[in-house]
Amino acid sequence: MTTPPPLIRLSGVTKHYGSGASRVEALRGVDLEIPGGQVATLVGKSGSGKSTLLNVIGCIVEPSGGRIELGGEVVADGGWTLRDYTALRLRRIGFIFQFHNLVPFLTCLENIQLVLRHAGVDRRAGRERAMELLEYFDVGHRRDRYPSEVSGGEAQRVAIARALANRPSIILADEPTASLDATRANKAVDLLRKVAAEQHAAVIIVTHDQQVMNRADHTFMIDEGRIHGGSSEDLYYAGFRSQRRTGRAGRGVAPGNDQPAGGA
Ligand SMILES: Nc1ncnc2c1ncn2[C@@H]1O[C@H](COP(=O)(O)OP(=O)(O)OP(=O)(O)O)[C@@H](O)[C@H]1O
Repeated sequence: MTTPPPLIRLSGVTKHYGSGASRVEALRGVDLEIPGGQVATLVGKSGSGKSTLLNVIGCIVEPSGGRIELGGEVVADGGWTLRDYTALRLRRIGFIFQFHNLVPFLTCLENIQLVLRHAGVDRRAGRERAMELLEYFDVGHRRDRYPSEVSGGEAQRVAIARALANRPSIILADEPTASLDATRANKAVDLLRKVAAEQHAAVIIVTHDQQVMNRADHTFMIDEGRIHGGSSEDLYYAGFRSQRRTGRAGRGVAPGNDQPAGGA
């Protein structure tokens, strides 16, 4: 039996911004594999390339070089390869941002329905799905309120529900718990873990939060556009902790892979 390809696979991905003296090398040959059902965290200091990496995986920013496969489909190979990235994002990718980014003049329910309507889901099925998600995230009772009329934690849960509305197989979260207290942050990550397991989705969370890292299957570290990564056991316990103690990045092998998860 052949093993299915990882849901997210990057080989030698580069990204630069600008040219000449103002050229910035944001990603310098990133190799990364995340299988379905797994939650990975991505850590790194400011300007190390975390958002750029999420944005190239999410097909928001075109890479300068290298190859990206999502669910076995080549979406970039020395630049973008497809014609319609909007459809790809709607079909396959859920984005969660640091601040909820809900549309302020739509209710919580309508925010989710809007995404489903864009994806071509009919009104009745869209309402049912949106309600189901709001209940799942424990904010069903807030459905008719506007984002400004709910708490920060509730708004972020609605935003997570919205990101998951199309049952994406790839979930990309850029500091999603930064505006939540510790209890709510842990709950949000536990929900993402549950979704990853139930939907066989691959989740990447950019975070600075140790508690969030503790709940991940892998922690990858990015430093000046290069990935150092591995499993919780190999990298996090051995490398990342020693990195915190000694200032050096750790290395490791992701579970299920027999190659180092990242090359430098
Ligand atoms: N649109 C852009 N134009 C030019 N340079 C950019 C652009 N976006 C990012 N950069 C640069 O690319 C590098 C990586 O930026 P990126 O935003 O990916 O880092 P980050 O790790 O997400 O940082 P932070 O934690 O501060 O958000 C930085 O040097 C940044 O200044």
